Amino acid sequence: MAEPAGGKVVRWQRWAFSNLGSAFTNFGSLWLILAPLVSLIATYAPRRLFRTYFNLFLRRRARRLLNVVDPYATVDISEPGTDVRYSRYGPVSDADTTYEEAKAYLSEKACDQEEARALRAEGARDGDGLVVSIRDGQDVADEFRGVSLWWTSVVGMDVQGQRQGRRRFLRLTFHLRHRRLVVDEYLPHVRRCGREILFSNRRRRLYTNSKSRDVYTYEYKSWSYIDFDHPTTFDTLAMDREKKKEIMDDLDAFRKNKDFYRRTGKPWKRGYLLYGPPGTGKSTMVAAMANYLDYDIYDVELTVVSTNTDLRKLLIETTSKSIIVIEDIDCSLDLTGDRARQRRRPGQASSSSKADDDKYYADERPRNTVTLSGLLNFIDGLWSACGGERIVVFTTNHVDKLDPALIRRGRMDMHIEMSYCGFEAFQTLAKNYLDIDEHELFGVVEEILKEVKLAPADVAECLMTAKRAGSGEPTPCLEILIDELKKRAEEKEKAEAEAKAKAKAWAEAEAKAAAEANAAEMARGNPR
Ligand SMILES: Nc1ncnc2c1ncn2[C@@H]1O[C@H](COP(=O)(O)OP(=O)(O)OP(=O)(O)O)[C@@H](O)[C@H]1O
Ligand SMILES: [Mg+2]
Repeated sequence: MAEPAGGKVVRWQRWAFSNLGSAFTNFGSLWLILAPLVSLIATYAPRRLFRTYFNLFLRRRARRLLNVVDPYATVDISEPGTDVRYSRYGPVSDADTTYEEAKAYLSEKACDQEEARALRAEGARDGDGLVVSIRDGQDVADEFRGVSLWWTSVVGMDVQGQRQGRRRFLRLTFHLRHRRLVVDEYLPHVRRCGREILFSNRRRRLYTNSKSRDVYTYEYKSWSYIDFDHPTTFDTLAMDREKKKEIMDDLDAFRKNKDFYRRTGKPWKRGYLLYGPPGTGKSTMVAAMANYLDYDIYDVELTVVSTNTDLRKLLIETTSKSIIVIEDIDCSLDLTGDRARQRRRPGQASSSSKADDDKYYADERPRNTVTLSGLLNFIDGLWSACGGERIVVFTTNHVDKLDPALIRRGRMDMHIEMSYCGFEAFQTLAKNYLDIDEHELFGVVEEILKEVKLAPADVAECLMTAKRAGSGEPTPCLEILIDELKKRAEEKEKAEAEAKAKAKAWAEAEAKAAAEANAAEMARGNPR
């Protein structure tokens, strides 16, 4: 009788099971013999030998097998521990900032991706903003140079030294073959972008050096600060358009040329000297620069700095991406010929008189001991190159009074004259205050400004008065402004004439006194 087709299969199955059964039975008996042997080796064989064998042989094979099944690798970036102190950019100075940077990077990615639905939001450490991050288990995909990568947030056990604890990790998953790309290029890219995001999200600060103590540590702080929220921009800064553009281009070139500075061996910093009469916008320019570059400002009050060492300490404690400004540098220190006097010791120079020497000793006991060379080191010394991306600005009303060494090109790279209000500067002010670009009365204002030297601060004040009196309407406002400018011009002319007359009278009186003293000496028989 013919056997049914299904019968063959069943028989084959039975045969297979009986053989498999015997195979398992055989393996079982083999294992019975081998198991005590393996455990004996594991117990008594030298541990190092066993481990080496395992690492070299078994693990490699296991890993190869695993790579076929799961070709993905992961990198974990762990959240900083509770013992880490934070600054507004994340963990302070020497602590690892990678987690904060990666989190900031993913915050942007998560906000842009529709698939990322489970997000967390927490208040930014600095300012009113929020930092959005991915919730545990939520994936965020990313692409870098055509390679796909995935981020997720996980909580797991972390062991550090003796301590164990649960920590949050940002886990990056990628294909094994992109390992080099990820480590060499992608992760540094993540850090760089994250740092930039943290930087742009921060509130900017205006620092000043003070002698105050920290409220928590009770230590002397070098700098104290307030939030910097100055409204001035280059758009509202009244000055010659071409000059303004030149300055903005220079700032752009500075900001973008990190590699150029490195290649040429120059520290990444730039000095600007702003000089001009009062009210021409020197301080306003510093604010515009800071807003343009998105930098913090360190306003150095030199008169409260006691020594060169203190000055250096201040410098060290500034951060990069900042403007260090010393206002009215001519008033802050006696820098006029200071160096010449320091070089010329009493009695050395043939021309030095006793009176000069007395003056020297008197000046040798200054209230503070910050010297010109200390200041030069501050701007140009080795320490000044640390940190990079810094701008130094000096402002002065009397550029001719400064030691040439202080403002030579290379130290103060760009000398910017802030001058009296010209027509182009007026146009900017008119736009700021009256919101007009053109008007038929502009011609009259232009003629007045050609005739008389008025600082932008004066013109701005006239505009404020005119705006109030003219209820903001352009024509009456400009008419009032013209009257006001004429009045100011007359006042200024009168004041200048008076000052000139006073100076002349003073010079005459001095000359007369000298002539009289000379005559008296002659009468005594001591001709000079
Ligand atoms: N160029 C300008 N553009 C716009 N506003 C200006 C300009 N110059 C002066 N002002 C206005 O005048 C005020 C005083 O200007 P600022 O303090 O910048 O002058 P300064 O040159 O620093 O004077 P000082 O030499 O006395 O320190 C500013 O608050 C601003 O409103
Ligand atoms: Mg000023």
